[in-house]
Amino acid sequence: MLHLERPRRSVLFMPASNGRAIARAPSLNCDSVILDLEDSVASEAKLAARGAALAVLATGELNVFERVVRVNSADTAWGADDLAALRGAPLDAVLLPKVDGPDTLRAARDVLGEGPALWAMIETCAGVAALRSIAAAARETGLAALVLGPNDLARELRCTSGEDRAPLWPILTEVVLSARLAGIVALDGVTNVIDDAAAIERACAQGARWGFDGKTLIHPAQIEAANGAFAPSAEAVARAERIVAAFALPEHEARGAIRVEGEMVERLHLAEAERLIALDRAVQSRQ
Ligand SMILES: CC(C)(COP(=O)(O)OP(=O)(O)OC[C@H]1O[C@@H](n2cnc3c(N)ncnc32)[C@H](O)[C@@H]1OP(=O)(O)O)[C@@H](O)C(=O)NCCC(=O)NCCSC(=O)C[C@H](O)C(=O)O
Ligand SMILES: [Mg+2]
Repeated sequence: MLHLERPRRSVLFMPASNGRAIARAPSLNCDSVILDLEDSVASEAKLAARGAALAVLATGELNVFERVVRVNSADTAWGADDLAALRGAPLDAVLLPKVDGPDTLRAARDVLGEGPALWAMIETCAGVAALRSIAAAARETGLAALVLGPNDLARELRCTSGEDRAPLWPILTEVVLSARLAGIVALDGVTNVIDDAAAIERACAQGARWGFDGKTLIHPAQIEAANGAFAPSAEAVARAERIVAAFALPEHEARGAIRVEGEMVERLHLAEAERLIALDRAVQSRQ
């Protein structure tokens, strides 16, 4: 399954216009990088940022990461040219902002041709309303991930998200649910806090609890918290291994439910245990 192929615990945005941030990237311990051409880049820097993104991709310096570029949306002056410039570029995925429906994915696929996966930002009211149809177009369009955009969403909803993000809870669930239905990845949105390590840890833990596969980040100071929260703990892996071992016993071969350490465990728990072990192996090999 796609989310087992590689960990996406920490997915770091960097403005493609920020040469110092990009130069720092190879020393960072995140799983994926997103070179941003959209909201973190001022209008007058858009063309230079596009050129800088293509140039650093061509060097191969970012090949240790999953490489993603976030383009401007199709209704801006830059969106169409961003996509055209990325056709054939050495990258893993193109992140489309403000996806409102599956037609946005189809149009991007037409321009990009075969090649990079598509990732879709869910950050508009229309996008939330169309989530199921966006996810349902995953196979047809090569959509591989849904990415929450909490800043744009809060603005459109006119809600005050707050640290617990209570107004967004139904949407967090809906994003994860839609991703699971389509068998694709769900990435939590950014947390804007940079200097409060405890708050960053709480935000990462909340995203992991909600079922997201990883989190998008805006600063290197957020990477370790995300790597910790979205990887299975040593304790969870050890228990998963005990569940696998218990089901492997000859006397349990024909059993659907068994007792492990005083609890009922069914084959659905075995499947989850195997997923955790595979994710742990992927994380270990990444490290
Ligand atoms: C948020 C920042 C503007 C903060 O910048 P600054 O105060 O200058 O950072 P520091 O001084 O703490 O930087 C220390 C060094 O770390 C490097 N750095 C900083 N950020 C990054 C990064 N993202 N990737 C790589 N390296 C980074 C600095 O260059 C410093 O190193 P050096 O230069 O060698 O001294 C800034 O962190 C930033 O721009 N972050 C990314 C912003 C971004 O990409 N935003 C777009 C994605 S979020 C979004 O769009 C939300 C979504 O769409 C929604 O709707 O919710
Ligand atoms: Mg946004």
